[in-house]
Amino acid sequence: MQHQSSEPTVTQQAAETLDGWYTFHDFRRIDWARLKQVDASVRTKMVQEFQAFLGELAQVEDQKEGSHALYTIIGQKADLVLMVLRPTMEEIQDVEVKMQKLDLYDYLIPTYSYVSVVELGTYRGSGEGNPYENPYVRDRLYPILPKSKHICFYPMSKSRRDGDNWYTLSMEKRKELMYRHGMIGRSYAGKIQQIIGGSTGFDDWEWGVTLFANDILQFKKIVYEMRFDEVSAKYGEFGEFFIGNRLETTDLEAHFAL
Ligand code: VOV
Repeated sequence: MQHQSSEPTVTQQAAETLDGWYTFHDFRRIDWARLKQVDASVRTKMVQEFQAFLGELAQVEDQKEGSHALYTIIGQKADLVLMVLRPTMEEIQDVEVKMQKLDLYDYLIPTYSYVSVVELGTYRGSGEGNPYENPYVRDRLYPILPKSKHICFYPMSKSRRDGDNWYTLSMEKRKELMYRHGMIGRSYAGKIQQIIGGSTGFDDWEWGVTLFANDILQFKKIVYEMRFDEVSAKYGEFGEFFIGNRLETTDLEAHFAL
């Protein structure tokens, strides 16, 4: 049969994305049983080496060449997450390799990881001129992560089920739905800061959602409210949720003390 010529139709239109820093979430479980076997002075040394490594990451952040955040994770899925943002995947891997060479990491067992790139959609347009030169867009694409008390991370995709296939909706319809999503999101201004990482082709889900808040209850409120919004109610598919508390570098010795 002759192949039909494929003039793009409205339904085939992909939304253009603006892509910023590459993003890596590294989740670890602390192997307390093995750590308890380690001499206190050796444990202190390992923690100090980890603190020095975080100090190097802080220098990169001070120069606005990347960002990172360390949080504990509540529950059994993990004990810690280190989130790292860098301009290239090579730099992301560099951090990953350095981190794995630290002595403490012999006792931090990987439980989950996520790779994505900070993404802004252009459903609302991308403004005048080159968006990558717009200071507002640049702040969103290359964000210095907030020092909020809490983090919430989960991966998600948009459904491709028959009848509820996001990818066969017209651009017009997706714009309308994303507008409503954005309106709900905006009602959380000042309470929640979101970083959306696009991960189609990079990881198992299509987006990694990272939320930051000082009031942990706001995570439950926004996720619940969005469940009733058509984008999430009909098209949202979700992976595992992780929530945690900020872990300051200066509190690490106390955290690992027995
Ligand atoms: C702090 C709240 C907040 C705000 C203000 C906000 C706003 C916006 C806007 C304006 C836009 C569209 C960008 C454009 O194109 O103009 C988006 C885009 C996106 N969002 Fe969002 N979102 C928030 C928060 C927020 C949450 C809590 C979730 C998880 C959904 C849930 O059910 O658990 C989410 C998901 C997404 C995703 C996956 C995308 C990309 C979808 C795509 O198909 O491309 N998001 N988001």
